[in-house]
Amino acid sequence: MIEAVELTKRFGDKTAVDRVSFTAEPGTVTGFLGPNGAGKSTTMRMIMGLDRPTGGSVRVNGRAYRDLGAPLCEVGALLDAKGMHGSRSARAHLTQLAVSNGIPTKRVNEVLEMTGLMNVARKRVKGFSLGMGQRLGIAAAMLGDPGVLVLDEPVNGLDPEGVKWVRETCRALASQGRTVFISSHLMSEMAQTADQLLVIARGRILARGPVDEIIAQATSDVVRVVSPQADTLAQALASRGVETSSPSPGTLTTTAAPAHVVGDIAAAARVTLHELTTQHASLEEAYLTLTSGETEYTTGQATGGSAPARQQAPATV
Ligand SMILES: Nc1ncnc2c1ncn2[C@@H]1O[C@H](COP(=O)(O)OP(=O)(O)OP(=O)(O)O)[C@@H](O)[C@H]1O
Repeated sequence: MIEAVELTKRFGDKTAVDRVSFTAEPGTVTGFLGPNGAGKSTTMRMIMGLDRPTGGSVRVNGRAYRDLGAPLCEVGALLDAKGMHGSRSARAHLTQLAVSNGIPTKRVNEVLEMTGLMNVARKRVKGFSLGMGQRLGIAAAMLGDPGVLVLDEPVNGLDPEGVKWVRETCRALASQGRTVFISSHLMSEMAQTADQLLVIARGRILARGPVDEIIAQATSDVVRVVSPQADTLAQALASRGVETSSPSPGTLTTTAAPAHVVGDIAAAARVTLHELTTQHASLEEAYLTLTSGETEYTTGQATGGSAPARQQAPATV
């Protein structure tokens, strides 16, 4: 597992990571979400021993990275897919990495197979597309068959098939009992991939927990009701303390009561309903609520900007 306790990193007077504590557990995909400059990459670099904490600590399987006997066999990372060069083939790159880390070279074929790169194994890495580079980065992370994986924006720039592949790979790795720690900007993707979320902004953890709890904590479900007697219904609801809005004639919305309560009040008032639906918030909406005003870089409209349209169907989480 990964355990961070009061983890802090300052660059001069800039605090990039500010007393961050969390645990990423085996068998779980933990999604690490936050706006640009939130401190995600710096946190991941400290996990991998590439940046030294200014304060606090982070341990992988109970030890600091520098104290791991065979680091690649305990924790694999995709931190910068462009970090590999260039004139070597994918196979040569992985073989060199295996040899220098005491990993049997037969493992190279296994990770090439696993990441779908076998057909391009002889191709030079500099000719790789972004998606192939990301796959090669994940192959390198998997080389030591580690129990812990740290993936920084692994779906960046991938086409839908590549995104789906990363999602399924993360789920499969977690189901094998591995700890998967993954950052991403793609909310809908994280909602489908992660079991647990950590939301970070300006170096601090804003929220943590299962995806559906984060959505429930940061947002309210909206009940939408359509009725030919909307005015009568609005009065009946108001008399029971349920305030409504009317976005269009014949339609009412409320966050003050769940759908079954609205339905019961309508029945008691003998009001005909043509529609009664609960509109669930998305993770994107929860994320925008949580990080409103917390982004370091904005265009002037993105910060706390308009929430995305609600999904009528229950959110897939
Ligand atoms: N080597 C460095 N020297 C100075 N400041 C740095 C350094 N590395 C990161 N920072 C600053 O620390 C803050 C956190 O950066 P970090 O790259 O960890 O954020 P991030 O959440 O990964 O962002 P992004 O999603 O844009 O990659 C930013 O303000 C960044 O400018």
